[in-house]
Amino acid sequence: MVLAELGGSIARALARMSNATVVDEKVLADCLNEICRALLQADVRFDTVRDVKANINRIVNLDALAAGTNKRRIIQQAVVDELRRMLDPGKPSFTPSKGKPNVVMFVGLQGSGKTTTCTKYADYHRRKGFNPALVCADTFRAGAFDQLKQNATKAKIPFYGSYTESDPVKIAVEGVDMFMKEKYDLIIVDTSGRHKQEAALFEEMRQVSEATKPDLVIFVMDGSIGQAAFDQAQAFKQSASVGAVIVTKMDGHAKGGGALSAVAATKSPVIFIGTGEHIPDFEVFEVNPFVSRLLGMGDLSGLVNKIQEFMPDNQQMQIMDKLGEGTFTLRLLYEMFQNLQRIGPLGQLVSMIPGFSGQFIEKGNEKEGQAKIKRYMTMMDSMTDAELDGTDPKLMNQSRINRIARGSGRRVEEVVHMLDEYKRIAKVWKKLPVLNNNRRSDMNRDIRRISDAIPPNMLTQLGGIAGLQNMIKQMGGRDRSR
Ligand SMILES: Nc1nc2c(ncn2[C@@H]2O[C@H](COP(=O)(O)OP(=O)(O)OP(=O)(O)O)[C@@H](O)[C@H]2O)c(=O)[nH]1
Repeated sequence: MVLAELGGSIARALARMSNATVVDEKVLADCLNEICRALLQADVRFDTVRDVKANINRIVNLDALAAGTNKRRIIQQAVVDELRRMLDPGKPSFTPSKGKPNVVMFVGLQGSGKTTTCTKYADYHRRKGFNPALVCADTFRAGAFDQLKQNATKAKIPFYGSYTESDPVKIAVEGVDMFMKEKYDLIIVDTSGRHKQEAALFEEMRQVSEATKPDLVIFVMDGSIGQAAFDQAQAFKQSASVGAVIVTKMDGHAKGGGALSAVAATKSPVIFIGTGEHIPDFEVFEVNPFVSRLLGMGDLSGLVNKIQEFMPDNQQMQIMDKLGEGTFTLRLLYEMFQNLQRIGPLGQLVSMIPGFSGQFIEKGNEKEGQAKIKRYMTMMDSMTDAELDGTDPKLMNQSRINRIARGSGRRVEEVVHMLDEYKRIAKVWKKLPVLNNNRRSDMNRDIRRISDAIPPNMLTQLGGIAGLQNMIKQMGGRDRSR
């Protein structure tokens, strides 16, 4: 079962429980059994699943709950908390800081995705303002340097390596020294892998580590091994002072849930997950937002980070304002789709929007997801302003739905389905806190928003931005954040 499916199954089990007229022991037991089945299918260890179930049962003692308590909410919260606990090793990892040289060494078995991940890690930090460089100390696999060179060139990241030198320690030291002198602040050392855990691999790792004195050793592990992750992570942790783990190949893999929970059980912090072969297929792993996204509850802070990473400055404010508005209209959904298409990778971003789960656009099915968004947008193109901006659920009557279907060339059922999806998402948004810290609600911003919204000829008639400013001042411009 892929992770998006796992999230979908758990969310469905919770929804079914929420829709029951009375929440009694049977409803709770059915809900928990469904959740446990989904976890087992995602290859989570039996012991872990059993503990999750026992803990939820302990927290949610229906008999002891006072009359009038919201049992549904207590059950939902207990499930979310248990999923978080299952994935949380409770230990933060070292994070590189700017303004000083940071050396990070990557270790892992052959084929785990180590070399690809080094480049993803470098690229991620460059977007955060670091100056990264790559050193290829993998002398075991012929072609390793070529691969790193290719990846680094594609990502435009400086690299160091040798076709002739066979001593990985010598290359690692030369590369680190060179980049230190050149004032790079994040020096990433890629080391050799082996087909299996063996003494020679661990000895080489130890030597490279001793010579380069890394601030952090990252163990890269293939997520498709599922529960076996526990033993592998444990072995690497004991043999090299591994400070963090990156789990790769989490894209649509059946065993991803098992790998993540198994690594967490070794008390090693997972810091990123790899979700595809390409450089942007890389996500920060933080337990709370991850669980929220898994269950379709979104990850607003992750979304805001992505917007800041990928979107030009002059467009950031506009989308942040919209996100902070609180009322989720169809127009907002439309604009979000428009903006997200520009800043991709779409699957990752969509799941950060509250109300969407990873199933909306599944990894590997981006084309289908894109087509779905396009279909939604075509239907919305056939709506009137009142429909796009409306908040009255009764507005969308049958004749309007028929008209939208005719106008967009889609079937009536498709329009109904899209509106149902929208209502579901809007319901989630209603419960969200407003993004106050991202709202710089001053008069200038209000002015910009109004000037964006009115037709250009009207703005000219008002005397441009200055005229608009004057007019608002006369009307007593307000600051909505106070
Ligand atoms: N689907 C998917 N493939 C990945 C991911 N990360 C890496 N890969 C692929 O996995 C394969 C192995 O990756 P490498 O980076 O060569 O692995 P490595 O661990 O450096 O291998 P050695 O250098 O031999 O030790 C390549 O085909 C990568 O494109 C991921 O997150 N998802």
